[in-house]
Amino acid sequence: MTDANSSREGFGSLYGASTDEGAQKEAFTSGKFPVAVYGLGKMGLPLAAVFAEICGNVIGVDIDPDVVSSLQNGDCHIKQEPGLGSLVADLVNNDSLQATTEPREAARDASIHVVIVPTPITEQKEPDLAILDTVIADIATGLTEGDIVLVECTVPPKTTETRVFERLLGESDLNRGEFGVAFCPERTSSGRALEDIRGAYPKVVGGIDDESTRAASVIYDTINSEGVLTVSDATTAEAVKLFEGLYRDVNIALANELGQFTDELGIDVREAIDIANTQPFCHIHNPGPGVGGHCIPYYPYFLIKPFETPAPLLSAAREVNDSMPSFTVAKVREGLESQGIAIEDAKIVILGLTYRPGVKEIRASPAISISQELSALDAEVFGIDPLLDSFEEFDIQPIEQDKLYELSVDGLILVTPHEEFEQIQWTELDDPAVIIDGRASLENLETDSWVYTIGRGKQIGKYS
Ligand SMILES: NC(=O)C1=CN([C@@H]2O[C@H](COP(=O)(O)OP(=O)(O)OC[C@H]3O[C@@H](n4cnc5c(N)ncnc54)[C@H](O)[C@@H]3O)[C@@H](O)[C@H]2O)C=CC1
Ligand SMILES: CC(=O)N[C@@H]1[C@@H](OP(=O)(O)OP(=O)(O)OC[C@H]2O[C@@H](n3ccc(=O)[nH]c3=O)[C@H](O)[C@@H]2O)O[C@H](C(=O)O)[C@@H](O)[C@@H]1O
Repeated sequence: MTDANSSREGFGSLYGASTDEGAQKEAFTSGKFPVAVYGLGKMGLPLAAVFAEICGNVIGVDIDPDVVSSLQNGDCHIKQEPGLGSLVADLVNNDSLQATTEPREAARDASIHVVIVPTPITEQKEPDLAILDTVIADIATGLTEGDIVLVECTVPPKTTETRVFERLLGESDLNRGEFGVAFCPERTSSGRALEDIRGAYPKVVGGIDDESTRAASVIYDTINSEGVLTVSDATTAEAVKLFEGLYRDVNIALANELGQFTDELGIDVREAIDIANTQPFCHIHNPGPGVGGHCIPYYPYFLIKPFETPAPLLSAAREVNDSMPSFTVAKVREGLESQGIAIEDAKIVILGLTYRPGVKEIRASPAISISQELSALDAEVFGIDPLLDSFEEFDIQPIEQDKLYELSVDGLILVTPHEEFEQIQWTELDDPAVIIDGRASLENLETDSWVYTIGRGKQIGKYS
């Protein structure tokens, strides 16, 4: 990576640039503004790769030495992103992308700082911005006039203007107007990150001042083929990102609540939802065994906790979604008891432990609480997940998928339908007494088990 000073010769800076935007874009794509990307995870690595393929001058920063050393060897530790492995190999090979565990060195040499580190919640459901604070403190040590900091990790509204900009002002030797800060949310879904980052939809940009918005727009307009949506300020941009996630959590809760009516109404609620959604203004989501990941179940607390304004709907939606693992366990128990099997005598296998198919992420995964509740009821619980190689968060005995045929279980719960499960030869399995299909993905199953599909209801005998 050529450092900021040597690469800026004769061009100056992006934030506060006096040249025309064409020249700025040209300077950016020719690597005159070295980029540091802080956080090389599911989002950060694809993002660093797209920046590197555009500007050829990126240093990725991660605290995990294994992440950094694999990257330095041209390997890609994020396996479920189409095209990312070969892109990373090429970019490392042609020196467009490097990696380091030294954030302050990277900050010194960069003039564009992209922050995409974890922003989880605490046990008390408070936003936990400690990692962000650390990274901002590191950037402050290397911030120079004309730099711009682009915050992409999801944060509570007002974070960029206060916690980020004010700390950079306080901890660097720069003044207001000498560097830029903008919130430019990552709106991507794992599994399609490169496609999304390159331009599945416009990039939202909101700066702490107009010049920050402008400079950030020059960058993302160059990266994203769908262009940029600029908003009034950083807080508005933070709200855009949060509202997308809150919309999803509330609507999944609606689907989960409606899905529980299936028994009393004696209908397939999923059928009713599908037909209701033919109305162009109706977008009811899908019922399921719970809402996982470190985004959708966390984001409501970015509004509920830091602010005074009441948010009863957001809290109620969290309650509904968090109740779905227990609903799932109750259905297993109901099925077993209908077959004369006490849950404390039952062997149960959970298929799919990550929070959604194809993504190696277990934070807030419904399978965690389902496994814990079943074990608390003294059931013997097994778990299968082709993406995972460690299972300590789950109260299960992990088994390989091909061992399923040797296991005679009383209950089988499909929580997360990984595509690998399509290889299961169901006719070769000892029919479990009870099957819970959490995601309505076991279509056309020839079985005499007691089958319950969340949102569809129970089916005894042939299940299709
Ligand atoms: N995963 C997703 O689908 C999306 C995530 N986001 C947001 O992006 C942010 C990052 O999420 P993911 O990439 O999924 O997280 P991740 O957990 O996959 O990766 C985070 C990476 O940051 C590294 N890290 C932790 N502390 C660090 C530090 N002090 N300095 C440098 N690196 C550090 C970790 O070692 C890890 O490699 C979060 O704020 C999340 O809300 C936004 C949109 C989509
Ligand atoms: C508004 C929106 O769709 N946000 C996306 C979301 O992606 P994420 O990877 O969290 O997956 P997701 O599809 O929202 O699923 C989250 C959880 O909710 C469950 N889920 C999802 C949809 C549904 O109808 N029913 C349901 O139960 C999933 O099984 C999963 O456990 O959150 C991402 C994020 O912000 O991290 C965001 O970038 C993505 O665009």
